[in-house]
Amino acid sequence: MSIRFGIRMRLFLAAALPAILAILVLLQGFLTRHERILTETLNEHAQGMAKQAANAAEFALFAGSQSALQRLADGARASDLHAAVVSFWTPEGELIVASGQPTHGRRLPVLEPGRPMLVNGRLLARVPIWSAEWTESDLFSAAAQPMVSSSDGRRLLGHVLVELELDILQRQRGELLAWALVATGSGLLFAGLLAALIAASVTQPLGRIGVVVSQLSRGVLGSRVDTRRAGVLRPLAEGINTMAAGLASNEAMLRERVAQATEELRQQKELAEHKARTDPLTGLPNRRAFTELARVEIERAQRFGQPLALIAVDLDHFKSINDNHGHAVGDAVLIDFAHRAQAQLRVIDQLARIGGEEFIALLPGTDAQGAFQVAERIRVLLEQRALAVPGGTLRYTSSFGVAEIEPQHPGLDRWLARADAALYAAKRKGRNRVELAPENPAEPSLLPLGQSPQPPLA
Ligand SMILES: Nc1nc2c(ncn2[C@@H]2O[C@H](COP(=O)(O)OP(=O)(O)OP(=O)(O)O)[C@@H](O)[C@H]2O)c(=O)[nH]1
Repeated sequence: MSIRFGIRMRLFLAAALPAILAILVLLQGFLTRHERILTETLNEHAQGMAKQAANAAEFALFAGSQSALQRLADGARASDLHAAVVSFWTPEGELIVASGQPTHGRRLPVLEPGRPMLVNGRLLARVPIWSAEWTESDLFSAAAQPMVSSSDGRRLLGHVLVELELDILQRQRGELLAWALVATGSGLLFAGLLAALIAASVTQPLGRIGVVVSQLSRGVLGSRVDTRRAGVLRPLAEGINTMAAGLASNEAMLRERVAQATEELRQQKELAEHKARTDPLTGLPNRRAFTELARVEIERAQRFGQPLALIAVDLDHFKSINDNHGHAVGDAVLIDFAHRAQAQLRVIDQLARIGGEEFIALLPGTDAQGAFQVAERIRVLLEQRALAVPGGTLRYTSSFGVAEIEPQHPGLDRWLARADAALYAAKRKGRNRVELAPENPAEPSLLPLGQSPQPPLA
């Protein structure tokens, strides 16, 4: 089973573990050293006490005064709080007197002189007692052969054994342990707090940076990290802010470009639509645009019960104008017609060029008679006014076919066919005329617009 730690816990452990280990090692070292010093101090204390008693007991032993030895033992024991037993022994190791209950009963324990030992919770120190001044070498030779005289003739009078209760050691140990535990606990607590602070100093700014980065990724490009609260991650926060500013400015630039491109596309589309619906020579709506306009006007007329008429126009002998004066003059004639006819129409009327020299005028709210008058007005105007062309002037005429929409047959094709029929009637009757389509023709010639048969020339 694998345990996954978050970044906060990892940082905490990274900061806390070395500190905890250091504290524990220091504690171990401190306890060991203190224990050693305490033991050495007690050893010296026991050794010193035994030596003092040995010096004091030399005469009493020499004199063989048991009572004096007893007083000495009692006195020595009473003078030290921790002395449990002070006892004197013969050179052969037999107990002479004891103040307190010796640990080993009546047998002198085998101890290395000068080296106290821990026995049954007591610290035992034995010192030999010589008849005269003794030296350190005497002390050791007596330990090796306790019942013999020393080389310089001094005589071993006996031994003193001091037993110290180790409650002081235990108590001090307890106190030390308690103190060490408090110190260690405080140290660990402090190390933990410090590690938590270190972890928080990284994870909190990281959290704030994470929020901003997630907002940036959702497109909130105005989002910024508060660098004053970024702590140790301030350089990272500043970097992210710089990046966000760059993204925001790039996005603004991109938006501007997209808006520009969209506007250009819209204009191009508008232009394309305009071109698709406009005759480039005269600027008038073309056949396609006319068809749409006519359908709308048919709907409107039907809905409001208003009359609607159209005038189909075809310039007379236009081919000969082209042939005699050239194509440019022919174009000028077409443009001139557009201007003149337009000038005779209302604003709501629509003039369209639907073929070479074919035009249609759509007249909403106008009946057949009204349209006839308009057509006649245009016809007369063309007939009367000459057009200035290179090298002189030119007169041209036009034929007109007028038809009003039939409420009972509102179809565009049928309506156009009726107007065409009237137009070609005008052609047949000699051109430069306006003809009205019959109101209810039994069989209207339903030829599509622009495909009418050539009327015979008069
Ligand atoms: N200059 C010019 N001529 C055009 C244009 N479109 C068509 N035409 C010409 O217009 C002429 C039409 O000739 P026709 O259809 O015979 O008609 P018309 O000569 O007017 O004869 P009628 O209609 O019977 O009086 C053709 O010669 C076409 O080439 C144009 O945009 N400019």
